[in-house]
This record gives sequence, structure tokens and C-alpha cells, in this order.
Amino acid sequence: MTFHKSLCLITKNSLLQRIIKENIQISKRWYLPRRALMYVPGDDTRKLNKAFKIDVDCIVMDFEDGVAANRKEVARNTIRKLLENGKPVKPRNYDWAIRINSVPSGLCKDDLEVILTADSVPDSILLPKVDTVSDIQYFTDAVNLYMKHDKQINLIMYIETAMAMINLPELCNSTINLSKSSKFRLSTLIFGSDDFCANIGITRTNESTEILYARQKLVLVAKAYGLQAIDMVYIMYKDFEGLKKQSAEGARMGYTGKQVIHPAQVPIVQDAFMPNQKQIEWATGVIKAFEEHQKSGKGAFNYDGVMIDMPTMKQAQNIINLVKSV
Ligand SMILES: CC(=O)SCCNC(=O)CCNC(=O)[C@H](O)C(C)(C)COP(=O)(O)OP(=O)(O)OC[C@H]1O[C@@H](n2cnc3c(N)ncnc32)[C@H](O)[C@@H]1OP(=O)(O)O
Ligand SMILES: CC(=O)C(=O)O
Ligand SMILES: [Mg+2]
Repeated sequence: MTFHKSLCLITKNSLLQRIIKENIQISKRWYLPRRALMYVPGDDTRKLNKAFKIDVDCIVMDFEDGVAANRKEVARNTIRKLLENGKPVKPRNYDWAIRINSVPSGLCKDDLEVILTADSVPDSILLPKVDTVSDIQYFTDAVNLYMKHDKQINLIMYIETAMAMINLPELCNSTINLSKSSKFRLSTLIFGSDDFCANIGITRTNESTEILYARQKLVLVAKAYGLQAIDMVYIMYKDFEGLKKQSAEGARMGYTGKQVIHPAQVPIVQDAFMPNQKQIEWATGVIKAFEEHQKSGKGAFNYDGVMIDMPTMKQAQNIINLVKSV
């Protein structure tokens, strides 16, 4: 039986439909796929044109660290023109996003004015170097001041300092509360590992064990708040084996995607964050077997020598949700 036929059989079943519906409601926010989130310097028209020809889940037009200090105004003008023309159409939907400058940079408010007063606004705004709740309050006030469109924007928040890592649950809580009186909603956390290392004086290694605690904490808190978690950039952009290894590691840790800086990184990363055929077949089989065992009154059962019960069935469902979302 093909994968799609077996998926249809699964979703026709009523008990499973209920479980799937609950699981989808919980995880809907995670599954606007952002497997690869690709940065494009906002002042570089050649790269911007190229970006829209690439099959990538999320394009981030950058105002921040990919743009030199003396080119910030060029980036603002370039992106403003793009916004006036509306979201470029691509063969499939994607996240049209902008990374603004941080609150402490003093550029954040003017960036938001340029973006939010344009004829069309992006799907997502990425706010870097969030440290404290007052940064989010500042962002909320600026959005409330400038945003006239009847659209909800996704907020993607960077965690890239020691202070942010310590404040993380409080930051998520306060941001979700502040968003209730504004036109944004917190959808995602990003691990800004390069700034994080600079901030706390870490010396990097290929194994990345020196940032393991922070990397795991971010994904843990993100999932506790029902958010997507985007893993760190792999800056050795010509080393594809290393990228593949680090992407698979992030996916195993529960990250939903990874930042990329070069088009050649995109397919490797998108593959790593997409379940493979073996995982899809496993998930399909588990869900089917789970349903059969539920009918015969068994909550836990043996499947290929492994004990399956509700948590594993939910993991199987996560796989199916992801496949259906892309
Ligand atoms: C820690 C952080 O904050 S990460 C985020 C900030 N950093 C960035 O945004 C960096 C983004 N990436 C880049 O600027 C570049 O990829 C670099 C500087 C790393 C390498 O640039 P190049 O030497 O030009 O790469 P290369 O020659 O291999 O590029 C091949 C093609 O891909 C294009 N390209 C490269 N990177 C990108 C990109 N990010 N987006 C779109 N197109 C790109 C190039 O323009 C080139 O196209 P062309 O042949 O039509 O001119
Ligand atoms: C991506 C980014 O901003 C960082 O690693 O610092
Ligand atoms: Mg950074």
C-alpha cells in the first residue's frame, strides 16, 4: 500500500481522528514548515533576486548582522520597495520574513516603521538579541504604533545571550501575554549560537559540546510553549558533510529547522528536517497498530519488538503532521 493510501485509511478512523485533531491543534503552530530559514543580506539585490528562485521554506531578508553598518539605509530602501510590490509568488507557499535590528541597537523602531507602513507586510519578523521583557515591551509598542494592516505577523525571537537564556521561560510568557494586545504572535525561538558564544566567551569546537546545554534548553522551552525551535547556523558553508551531521543532530534533539546562509545548504537542511521513507512507514504502521490495539482494549503493545503506547503514538503523529504540512 502506498504511503498516501495508508494515510487516508488512518485519517478515516474516528478515534484516531480525534487524537490527531487534538495533536494537530497543539502542534499547528509548529508546522508552518521552516525547515531551512535562509538569510539574504537586505542590501544585496543580486542575492535577493536569487533567493526567490530557490525552493526554501523561509526567506529572511536581513537588516541586522548580514548588513554593514553603513549599508543599513540601503537595506531599508531595498526591502521597502520589495514590500510595495507584494509577496513574490513561488511554486509553493513559504515564509516571507525580515530580520530587523535589535532594540539596543537603536535601529529597531525605524526598521519597524519602514516595514509596517508599506503596502504589504511580511509574514514574519525576526527580532534579534532579545534580553529582557522590556525589549519585548518596546517591540510591542512600536508594532502597535505603526501596524495598520489587518494581518497577524509571526514573531520569531532570537535567544543569543546569557541573559536571554536565563530569562527564557519568562520571556516566552511575557511575549505571549503582550501579543494579546497586538498584531503579532510568538511562533518561534531561534538559537543564535554565534552571538551566544561571543557573549559568554565560548571557544567553538566541531562537536559543539560547549553549547549543548544552551542548545537543549532552547528546544525544551520552545516546546513547552508550543513554539517552533530553529537550530544554529553552520558557518563552514562549504563543508556539506559537517552540515548534514549537525542538521541530523538538531532534528534528533527536537529542533524543527535550521538557519542557513547559502543556497547550497538548503536541500541538505530541508532533507534533514523531513522524515525519511523509513520513518514515515514506521509512523504509519504505529498509528494503524495503535488504533487496532485501542479497539481491543490494549493501551500498550509490542510493535517490532518495541513497546508502543500513547507517547510513541504521538511521536509517530508528529512525523505524519510534518509530512502533511510541506
Ligand atoms: C550569524 C548570523 O547572523 S548569520 C546571518 C547573517 N549572514 C548572512 O546573511 C550571510 C549570507 N550569505 C552570504 O552573504 C554569502 O553566502 C557568503 C558571503 C557566505 C558567500 O558568498 P559568495 O562568496 O558570493 O558565495 P558563492 O559565490 O558560493 O555564491 C553562489 C551564488 O549564490 C548566491 N548566494 C550566496 N549566498 C546567498 C544567499 N544567502 N542568498 C541568496 N543567494 C546567495 C550568490 O550571489 C551566487 O550567485 P551568482 O553566481 O548568481 O552571483
Ligand atoms: C544567527 C545569529 O544571529 C547568531 O548565531 O548569532
Ligand atoms: Mg546573532
